[in-house]
Amino acid sequence: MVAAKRKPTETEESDIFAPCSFSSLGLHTTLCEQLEERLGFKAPTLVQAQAIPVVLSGSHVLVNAATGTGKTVAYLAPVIHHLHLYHPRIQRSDGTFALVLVPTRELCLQVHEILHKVLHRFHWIVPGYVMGGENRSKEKARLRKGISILVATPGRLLDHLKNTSSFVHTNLRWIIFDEADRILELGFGKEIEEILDFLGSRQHASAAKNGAVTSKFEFPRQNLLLSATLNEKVNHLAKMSLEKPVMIGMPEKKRQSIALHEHLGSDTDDDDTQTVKATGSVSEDYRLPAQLTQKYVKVPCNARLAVLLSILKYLFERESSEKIVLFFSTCDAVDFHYSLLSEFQFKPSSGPGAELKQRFVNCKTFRLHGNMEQEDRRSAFETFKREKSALLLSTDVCARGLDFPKVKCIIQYDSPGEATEYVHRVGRTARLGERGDSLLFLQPIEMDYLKELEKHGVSLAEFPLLKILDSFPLYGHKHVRKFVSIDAHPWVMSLQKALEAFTDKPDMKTLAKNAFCSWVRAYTAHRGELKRIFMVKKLHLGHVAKSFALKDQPSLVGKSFHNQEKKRKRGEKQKGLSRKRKVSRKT
Ligand SMILES: Nc1ncnc2c1ncn2[C@@H]1O[C@H](COP(=O)(O)OP(=O)(O)OP(=O)(O)O)[C@@H](O)[C@H]1O
Repeated sequence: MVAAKRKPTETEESDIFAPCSFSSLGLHTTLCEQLEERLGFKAPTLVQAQAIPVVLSGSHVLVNAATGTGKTVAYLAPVIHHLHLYHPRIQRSDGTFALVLVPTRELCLQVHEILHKVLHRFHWIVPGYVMGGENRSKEKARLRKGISILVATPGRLLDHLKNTSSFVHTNLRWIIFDEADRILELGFGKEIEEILDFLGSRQHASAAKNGAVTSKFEFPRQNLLLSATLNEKVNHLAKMSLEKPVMIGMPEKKRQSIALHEHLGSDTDDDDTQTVKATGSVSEDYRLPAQLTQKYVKVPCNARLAVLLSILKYLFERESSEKIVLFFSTCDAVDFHYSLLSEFQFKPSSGPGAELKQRFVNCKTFRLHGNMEQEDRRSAFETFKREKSALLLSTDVCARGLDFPKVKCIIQYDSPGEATEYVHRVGRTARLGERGDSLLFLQPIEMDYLKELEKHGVSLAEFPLLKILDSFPLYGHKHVRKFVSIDAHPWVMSLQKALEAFTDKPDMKTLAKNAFCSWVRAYTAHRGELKRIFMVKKLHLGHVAKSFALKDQPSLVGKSFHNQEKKRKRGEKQKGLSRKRKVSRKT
């Protein structure tokens, strides 16, 4: 990966920011001042310049723009503008006017924090959030007092719609789906339909059901859908919830392919949406930031762990401040690698400093996944945000929408599956014109995944792994070129030995075994085309065990896997849950 300069160049600036001011888009001066004072936003990004006037006009909108291009303020600013102009002023007793639906708790907190800042001078517009993991009664109390702009995860929102009678939503004017496709992928489709029914916002709903009918404010409902990637499910949600939407940031081909024209009679030839070019589009399907450097590294399964640790060590020693997000497929894998990285020390067998034990990868390490306690999740999220140099181990719970400042590199140690997930994961770096690097780990048997990405116009260069492995000192040994494969590299072999010795302790071994089992299970969960690339049958389970620093025979570990698998299936049958839902929600 190249050493990256972080400031956008002047030419890049013009690819990110629009040559106009926020006030020229129609936003009230006080709001523009708040955007500058509280958030430091002097000029709108291109997507904001496209979307703000359209949202202000009252149209339903579908926004498809690259990650990190400023979609959040594109929808929040027009909503605040309108609420600020209501006369007489809105009151808490009027309840909720705008609802922002997001897929994860962290995104919920992030959007709420932005709202909190921008609303500083508009004290009568009250922001709030409800989400899974929080105290229901406290949320009920807040809803009773009144929340003007409510950010929510779907499950908890539905819960309050059904059970909190003091939740006033008769004046609801906006429903916004941020990361719409992810909300649906997480299996919240049914909840969304119920929510739309509850709020009378489903297309073709009977007039009597429509919330606007009982509203004391005479404004029609306006719904917005936003994501960096779209899919069939979003198309379905768009049909269900949007009326004649204006589509922003979508090339003509895509507009046709999602077939919204005919079904929804969309205003796709809108001049505004045509004239401003979308940021950093490199593919006809997915929009990736143009300043992102994407690499892959081909590693045999049994050398994966040693190679990962070597690359991390190299990156953290190379730069004084390095901020990296490392993605895994399961919560157990995050826990195992987190403990390993936090505790593993490596003592070269001879040479200077042999007597000094030190952490192998010397950096602040955090973890974030869906099985953690809410308070730990919140603290990891907040602290990693503030750190200048740190490593975050995460599942896909971090892949969407989260805006960690100054992340320089994304490592996808476990492959993401769908190409959309690849796009969102790498989107945690290279935000708003900053440079960023990404690295995807692939096993030799998985190399066809590159073709899958290429289908979406995403191409990756090879990472110079050997150069990095050769750079580590091997006291008493010479780097000889005799080995045929990475797993036989002398540095990798000595590191692997040390890792296996470290994992031989009972607590580490349990973590490793759990991680192994859930990793294999996640591997079997790939679907469609991807099943052909990620084939469990092709895996050498002994080598997979090595990648968790396990010396055990695969049959031993395999047995516990089968037991776990049986238990899981039994549990699912009892709960009547579909397999897909179970796998996808556990991130
Ligand atoms: N007009 C602006 N001027 C300066 N910075 C901005 C502006 N708009 C947004 N930003 C910053 O750009 C970053 C990305 O914004 P945001 O998180 O809204 O992007 P996004 O398009 O929603 O990304 P994702 O698709 O990953 O959710 C944030 O750090 C935000 O503070």
